[in-house]
Amino acid sequence: MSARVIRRIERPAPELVKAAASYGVATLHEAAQRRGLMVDIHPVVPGLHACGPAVTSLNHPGDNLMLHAAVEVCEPGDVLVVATMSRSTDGMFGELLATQCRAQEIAGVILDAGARDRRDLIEMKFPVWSRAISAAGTVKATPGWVNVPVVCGGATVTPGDLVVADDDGVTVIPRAEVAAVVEAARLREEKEARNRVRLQAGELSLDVNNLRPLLERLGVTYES
Ligand SMILES: O=C([O-])CC(=O)C(=O)O
Ligand SMILES: [Mg+2]
Repeated sequence: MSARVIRRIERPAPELVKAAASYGVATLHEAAQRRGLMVDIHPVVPGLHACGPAVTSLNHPGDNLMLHAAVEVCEPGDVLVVATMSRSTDGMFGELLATQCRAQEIAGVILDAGARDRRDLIEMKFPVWSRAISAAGTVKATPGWVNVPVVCGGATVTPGDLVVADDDGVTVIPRAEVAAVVEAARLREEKEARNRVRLQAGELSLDVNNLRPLLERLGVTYES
């Protein structure tokens, strides 16, 4: 498929996005049976959370032209996922793009590349996650794609998948699985709440998680 911008994508139902937003990345990643976690993508600004449908941008390394093109097709609440065709850590996103993204009400930006202007991004409290921090500039010269499936942090992101990011990292949930993953996350948090009460009361995780029989089965012996 030649270089192009695809404007129309299917998104998860807004109620599902809202429901998923009440859970952290660790819970949702576990609830998805440990799939979808991006590797080596970290928060640029700590303490923030983003949850929204993915708009994807596939860029030539060292060139952020298609990132600029992708901002136009984002709707309020979307998460912009920026991939490159080969490995790159150049600072292709900074304070000016963040200013534009905030005005467009984009929920967050995930870069399999570098971000820069970190001090400004922190002051703005703009939610951005990246592989690197780098002052290295990028050009705007090479055609690419907006809203095609991409690989970001080792995870496949199809436009309209749900992307969730917080201090623990970034995970992606396929659009068709969001309802099931949200329900699994709810059950998981209920179980954790029950366990938390027992741990606060002084019980050990060995008992709460029924690990003693496992230790025995695995042949672990105790020495006094
Ligand atoms: O201009 C760029 O290419 C990236 C940047 O520093 C900004 O968005 O402020
Ligand atoms: Mg800048």
